[in-house]
Amino acid sequence: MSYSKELKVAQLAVQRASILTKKVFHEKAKGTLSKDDKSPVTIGDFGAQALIIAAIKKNFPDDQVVGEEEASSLRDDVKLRDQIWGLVDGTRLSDAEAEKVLGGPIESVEAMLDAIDAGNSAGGAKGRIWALDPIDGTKGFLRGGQYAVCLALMVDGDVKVGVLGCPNLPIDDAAPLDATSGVDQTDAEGKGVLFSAVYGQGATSRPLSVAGLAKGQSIHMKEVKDITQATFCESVEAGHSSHGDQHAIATKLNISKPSVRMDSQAKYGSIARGAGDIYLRLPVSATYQEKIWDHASGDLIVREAGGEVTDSLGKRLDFSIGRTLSANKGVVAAPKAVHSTVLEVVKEVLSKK
Ligand SMILES: Nc1ncnc2c1ncn2[C@@H]1O[C@H](COP(=O)(O)OS(=O)(=O)O)[C@@H](OP(=O)(O)O)[C@H]1O
Ligand SMILES: [Mg+2]
Repeated sequence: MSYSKELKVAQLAVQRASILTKKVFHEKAKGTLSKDDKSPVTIGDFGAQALIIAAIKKNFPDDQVVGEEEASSLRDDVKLRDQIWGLVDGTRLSDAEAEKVLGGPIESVEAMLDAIDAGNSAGGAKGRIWALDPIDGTKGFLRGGQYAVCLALMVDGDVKVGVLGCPNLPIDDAAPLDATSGVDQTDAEGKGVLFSAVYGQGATSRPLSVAGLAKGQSIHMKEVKDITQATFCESVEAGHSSHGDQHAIATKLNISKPSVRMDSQAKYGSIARGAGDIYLRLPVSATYQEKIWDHASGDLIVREAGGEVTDSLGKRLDFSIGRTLSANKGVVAAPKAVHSTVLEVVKEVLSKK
């Protein structure tokens, strides 16, 4: 299977949804950043999920979708619903041909709610199932830092197509990582990148703002000649992965550079294009199960760029079980040649806890 139509639809759908999230940020989040207002995330999440699922259903009506959101709360909240509808209805790709590929705009408020609700698949090992995170890295989104619009197609439990829209990452694959995290990136020039991968066909990046279907350029993980010089990425949120364990692992590997903290699957994209080397995500909670939509696109993009992605025990991430990665604990992503070295140290550090 070449999955060329799936790739095209996924790229354009992510592109269109990314435009919506940027609008939400500028209309809503920018003014509320200092307050603890989560409404921009709600609006952006629902709106982006509606736009993406509508495009999937118009092109592949029999496919299922595992989406993070469901619309029941929206059906009773007319004000919020209309606010979201205004954004969804007003967000088109500038390229009319590309918009046609997506099946055009959503027809009505009801169709929008139905599209959101169609993200209710339980996942599993059979058939064609899309995993969707409309705004991954919600904290990053609110901070004006890194977030990602994530869409992946799984066939019989294996990821075959993965797309990540990262509106606040630099377009330039060679841009240094440390300049991209932390502060407000939203109005900076040269930002917005779309990562894609198809199983067996490699990984690419291209500007997120490019109209239509420009071909991307190939991306590859950087060769790590000396692991002590490697750059590792981790979550900003200490509640999402263990900064302490990750620091201990880096120390044991004699890595001297400080970690690069970044929200969302932008971490996977960043190491896939060689801007960083290693992504460590070690569990803080013994009971938390990672969600498939937080990893499916990134897992494929890194592997297609020459990387290896496993959990902290060395098992491949298993997307075939349901909505969560219930058979895995943590994530260790690194270039193939050094992955086993990193994994050994991960196991050593975790065994001493
Ligand atoms: N306890 C715990 N452990 C591990 N992971 C968790 C946990 N709680 C939440 N999450 C998920 O982490 C997703 C984002 O991870 P990041 O590392 O990018 O952090 S951040 O949320 O962007 O700050 C985040 O995705 P979003 O909700 O889309 O931001 C969550 O699904
Ligand atoms: Mg997420």
